[in-house]
Amino acid sequence: MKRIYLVGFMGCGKSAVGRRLSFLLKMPYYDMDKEISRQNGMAVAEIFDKHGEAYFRELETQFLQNLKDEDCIISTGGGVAIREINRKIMRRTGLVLFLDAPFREIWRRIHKDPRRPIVVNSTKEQIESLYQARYPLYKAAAHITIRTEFRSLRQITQYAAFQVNRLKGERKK
Ligand SMILES: Nc1ncnc2c1ncn2[C@@H]1O[C@H](COP(=O)(O)OP(=O)(O)O)[C@@H](O)[C@H]1O
Ligand SMILES: O=C(O)C1=C[C@@H](OP(=O)(O)O)[C@@H](O)[C@H](O)C1
Ligand SMILES: [Mg+2]
Repeated sequence: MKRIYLVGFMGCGKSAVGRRLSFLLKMPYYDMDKEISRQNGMAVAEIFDKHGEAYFRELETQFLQNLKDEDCIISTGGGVAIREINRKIMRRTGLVLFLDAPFREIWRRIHKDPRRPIVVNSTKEQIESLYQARYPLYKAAAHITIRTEFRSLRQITQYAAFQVNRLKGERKK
Protein backbone atom coordinates (compact mmCIF):
# COMPACT_ATOMS: atom_id res chain seq x y z
CA MET A 1 0.00 0.00 0.00
CA LYS A 2 1.05 3.61 -0.18
CA ARG A 3 -0.12 6.91 1.23
CA ILE A 4 -3.68 8.14 0.93
CA TYR A 5 -4.04 11.90 0.54
CA LEU A 6 -7.31 13.79 0.97
CA VAL A 7 -7.55 17.05 -0.97
CA GLY A 8 -10.27 19.66 -1.51
CA PHE A 9 -11.46 23.10 -0.48
CA MET A 10 -11.68 24.25 3.15
CA GLY A 11 -14.62 22.61 4.87
CA CYS A 12 -15.06 19.73 2.40
CA GLY A 13 -14.32 17.25 5.20
CA LYS A 14 -10.64 16.33 4.71
CA SER A 15 -9.84 16.36 8.44
CA ALA A 16 -13.09 14.73 9.57
CA VAL A 17 -12.97 11.97 6.93
CA GLY A 18 -9.21 11.40 7.26
CA ARG A 19 -9.48 10.72 10.98
CA ARG A 20 -12.36 8.30 10.47
CA LEU A 21 -10.63 6.57 7.56
CA SER A 22 -7.55 5.96 9.68
CA PHE A 23 -9.69 4.16 12.28
CA LEU A 24 -11.44 2.11 9.64
CA LEU A 25 -8.28 1.10 7.73
CA LYS A 26 -6.07 0.99 10.84
CA MET A 27 -3.44 3.23 9.31
CA PRO A 28 -1.47 6.07 10.94
CA TYR A 29 -2.98 9.50 10.38
CA TYR A 30 -1.56 12.98 9.87
CA ASP A 31 -3.50 16.22 9.52
CA MET A 32 -1.05 18.56 7.79
CA ASP A 33 -2.35 21.69 9.53
CA LYS A 34 -1.99 20.05 12.94
CA GLU A 35 1.47 18.67 12.18
CA ILE A 36 2.73 21.99 10.85
CA SER A 37 1.36 23.84 13.87
CA ARG A 38 2.94 21.34 16.21
CA GLN A 39 6.31 21.48 14.46
CA ASN A 40 6.30 25.28 14.55
CA GLY A 41 4.70 25.75 17.97
CA MET A 42 2.01 28.04 16.51
CA ALA A 43 -1.54 27.75 15.22
CA VAL A 44 -1.99 28.04 11.45
CA ALA A 45 -3.63 31.47 11.87
CA GLU A 46 -0.62 32.63 13.88
CA ILE A 47 1.83 31.44 11.20
CA PHE A 48 -0.16 33.43 8.61
CA ASP A 49 -0.12 36.51 10.87
CA LYS A 50 3.54 36.40 11.83
CA HIS A 51 5.18 35.08 8.66
CA GLY A 52 2.62 35.44 5.88
CA GLU A 53 0.90 32.97 3.58
CA ALA A 54 3.94 32.38 1.31
CA TYR A 55 5.93 31.10 4.28
CA PHE A 56 3.11 28.72 5.26
CA ARG A 57 3.05 27.39 1.67
CA GLU A 58 6.76 26.60 1.95
CA LEU A 59 6.14 24.71 5.19
CA GLU A 60 3.46 22.65 3.43
CA THR A 61 5.82 21.65 0.63
CA GLN A 62 8.60 20.86 3.12
CA PHE A 63 6.19 18.68 5.08
CA LEU A 64 5.40 16.63 1.96
CA GLN A 65 9.07 16.39 1.01
CA ASN A 66 10.20 15.27 4.45
CA LEU A 67 7.56 12.65 5.17
CA LYS A 68 9.02 9.37 6.34
CA ASP A 69 8.40 6.39 4.14
CA GLU A 70 5.30 4.80 5.63
CA ASP A 71 1.79 3.90 4.59
CA CYS A 72 -0.49 6.47 6.15
CA ILE A 73 -3.47 8.74 5.67
CA ILE A 74 -2.87 12.45 5.21
CA SER A 75 -5.49 15.19 5.37
CA THR A 76 -3.98 18.09 3.46
CA GLY A 77 -4.90 21.75 3.97
CA GLY A 78 -7.11 23.32 1.28
CA GLY A 79 -4.17 25.09 -0.38
CA VAL A 80 -1.83 22.11 -0.72
CA ALA A 81 -3.09 20.81 -4.06
CA ILE A 82 -2.64 24.25 -5.64
CA ARG A 83 1.14 24.00 -6.06
CA GLU A 84 2.30 21.83 -8.91
CA ILE A 85 5.21 20.42 -6.94
CA ASN A 86 2.83 19.30 -4.20
CA ARG A 87 0.51 17.64 -6.71
CA LYS A 88 3.48 15.79 -8.20
CA ILE A 89 4.72 14.55 -4.83
CA MET A 90 1.26 13.38 -3.80
CA ARG A 91 0.50 11.59 -7.06
CA ARG A 92 3.90 9.92 -7.09
CA THR A 93 3.76 8.69 -3.50
CA GLY A 94 0.12 7.80 -3.05
CA LEU A 95 -3.51 7.73 -3.93
CA VAL A 96 -5.13 11.18 -4.03
CA LEU A 97 -8.83 11.49 -3.18
CA PHE A 98 -10.70 14.75 -3.84
CA LEU A 99 -13.66 15.38 -1.55
CA ASP A 100 -15.98 17.39 -3.77
CA ALA A 101 -18.59 19.51 -1.95
CA PRO A 102 -20.74 22.35 -3.36
CA PHE A 103 -19.79 25.90 -2.40
CA ARG A 104 -23.01 26.66 -0.51
CA GLU A 105 -22.37 23.70 1.80
CA ILE A 106 -18.71 24.67 2.25
CA TRP A 107 -19.68 28.25 3.10
CA ARG A 108 -22.21 27.11 5.67
CA ARG A 109 -19.47 25.09 7.39
CA ILE A 110 -16.59 27.54 7.31
CA HIS A 111 -17.91 31.11 7.44
CA LYS A 112 -17.85 31.41 11.22
CA ASP A 113 -14.61 29.56 11.86
CA PRO A 114 -11.86 31.84 13.22
CA ARG A 115 -9.17 29.19 12.68
CA ARG A 116 -9.15 29.59 8.90
CA PRO A 117 -7.25 32.83 8.22
CA ILE A 118 -8.26 32.99 4.55
CA VAL A 119 -11.93 32.99 5.56
CA VAL A 120 -11.43 35.59 8.26
CA ASN A 121 -9.69 37.97 5.83
CA SER A 122 -11.99 37.64 2.79
CA THR A 123 -15.58 38.28 1.69
CA LYS A 124 -17.96 35.50 0.67
CA GLU A 125 -17.51 36.57 -2.99
CA GLN A 126 -13.74 36.31 -2.72
CA ILE A 127 -13.94 32.86 -1.18
CA GLU A 128 -16.32 31.74 -3.90
CA SER A 129 -13.90 32.93 -6.62
CA LEU A 130 -11.10 31.09 -4.86
CA TYR A 131 -13.27 27.95 -4.83
CA GLN A 132 -13.90 28.27 -8.59
CA ALA A 133 -10.23 28.92 -9.34
CA ARG A 134 -9.01 26.00 -7.26
CA TYR A 135 -11.60 23.45 -8.35
CA PRO A 136 -9.75 22.32 -11.53
CA LEU A 137 -6.52 21.96 -9.54
CA TYR A 138 -8.12 19.56 -7.06
CA LYS A 139 -9.35 17.60 -10.07
CA ALA A 140 -5.83 17.63 -11.55
CA ALA A 141 -4.35 16.40 -8.28
CA ALA A 142 -6.83 13.60 -7.72
CA HIS A 143 -6.91 10.01 -8.85
CA ILE A 144 -10.50 9.73 -7.62
CA THR A 145 -13.19 12.34 -6.99
CA ILE A 146 -15.69 11.59 -4.24
CA ARG A 147 -18.94 13.54 -4.40
CA THR A 148 -19.93 14.29 -0.83
CA GLU A 149 -23.24 16.17 -1.17
CA PHE A 150 -26.09 14.52 0.79
CA ARG A 151 -23.68 11.98 2.25
CA SER A 152 -22.81 11.59 5.92
CA LEU A 153 -19.20 11.48 7.13
CA ARG A 154 -19.67 7.78 7.73
CA GLN A 155 -20.91 7.13 4.20
CA ILE A 156 -18.05 9.13 2.68
CA THR A 157 -15.49 7.31 4.82
CA GLN A 158 -16.90 3.92 3.85
CA TYR A 159 -16.87 4.85 0.19
CA ALA A 160 -13.25 6.07 0.44
CA ALA A 161 -12.26 2.80 2.15
CA PHE A 162 -14.03 0.82 -0.57
CA GLN A 163 -12.05 2.64 -3.27
CA VAL A 164 -8.76 2.14 -1.44
CA ASN A 165 -9.41 -1.59 -0.98
CA ARG A 166 -10.53 -1.98 -4.59
CA LEU A 167 -7.28 -0.45 -5.86
CA LYS A 168 -5.22 -2.51 -3.45
CA GLY A 169 -6.90 -5.63 -4.83
CA GLU A 170 -6.19 -4.56 -8.40
CA ARG A 171 -2.50 -4.08 -7.71
CA LYS A 172 -2.23 -7.63 -6.42
CA LYS A 173 -3.74 -9.13 -9.59
N1 LIG B 1 -20.39 15.22 4.74
C1 LIG B 1 -20.45 15.88 5.88
N2 LIG B 1 -21.56 15.83 6.65
C2 LIG B 1 -21.64 16.53 7.80
N3 LIG B 1 -20.68 17.32 8.28
C3 LIG B 1 -19.55 17.43 7.58
C4 LIG B 1 -19.37 16.72 6.35
N4 LIG B 1 -18.14 17.03 5.86
C5 LIG B 1 -17.58 17.87 6.76
N5 LIG B 1 -18.42 18.11 7.79
C6 LIG B 1 -18.16 19.02 8.95
O1 LIG B 1 -17.73 20.25 8.41
C7 LIG B 1 -16.72 20.83 9.25
C8 LIG B 1 -15.47 21.08 8.43
O2 LIG B 1 -14.88 19.83 8.11
P1 LIG B 1 -13.30 19.59 8.14
O3 LIG B 1 -13.07 18.12 8.16
O4 LIG B 1 -12.65 20.41 9.19
O5 LIG B 1 -12.92 20.18 6.69
P2 LIG B 1 -11.49 20.40 6.04
O6 LIG B 1 -10.47 19.69 6.86
O7 LIG B 1 -11.64 19.84 4.66
O8 LIG B 1 -11.33 21.89 6.01
C9 LIG B 1 -16.50 19.85 10.40
O9 LIG B 1 -17.28 20.26 11.50
C10 LIG B 1 -17.02 18.54 9.83
O10 LIG B 1 -17.46 17.65 10.82
O1 LIG C 1 -7.42 26.59 1.76
C1 LIG C 1 -6.42 27.08 2.33
O2 LIG C 1 -5.63 27.83 1.73
C2 LIG C 1 -6.18 26.74 3.76
C3 LIG C 1 -6.90 25.69 4.33
C4 LIG C 1 -6.77 25.31 5.74
O3 LIG C 1 -6.99 23.90 5.90
P1 LIG C 1 -8.46 23.23 5.75
O4 LIG C 1 -8.70 22.99 4.29
O5 LIG C 1 -8.37 21.96 6.53
O6 LIG C 1 -9.43 24.19 6.32
C5 LIG C 1 -5.38 25.69 6.28
O7 LIG C 1 -4.38 24.89 5.68
C6 LIG C 1 -5.10 27.13 6.02
O8 LIG C 1 -6.03 27.89 6.75
C7 LIG C 1 -5.16 27.49 4.53
MG1 LIG D 1 -8.71 20.38 7.81
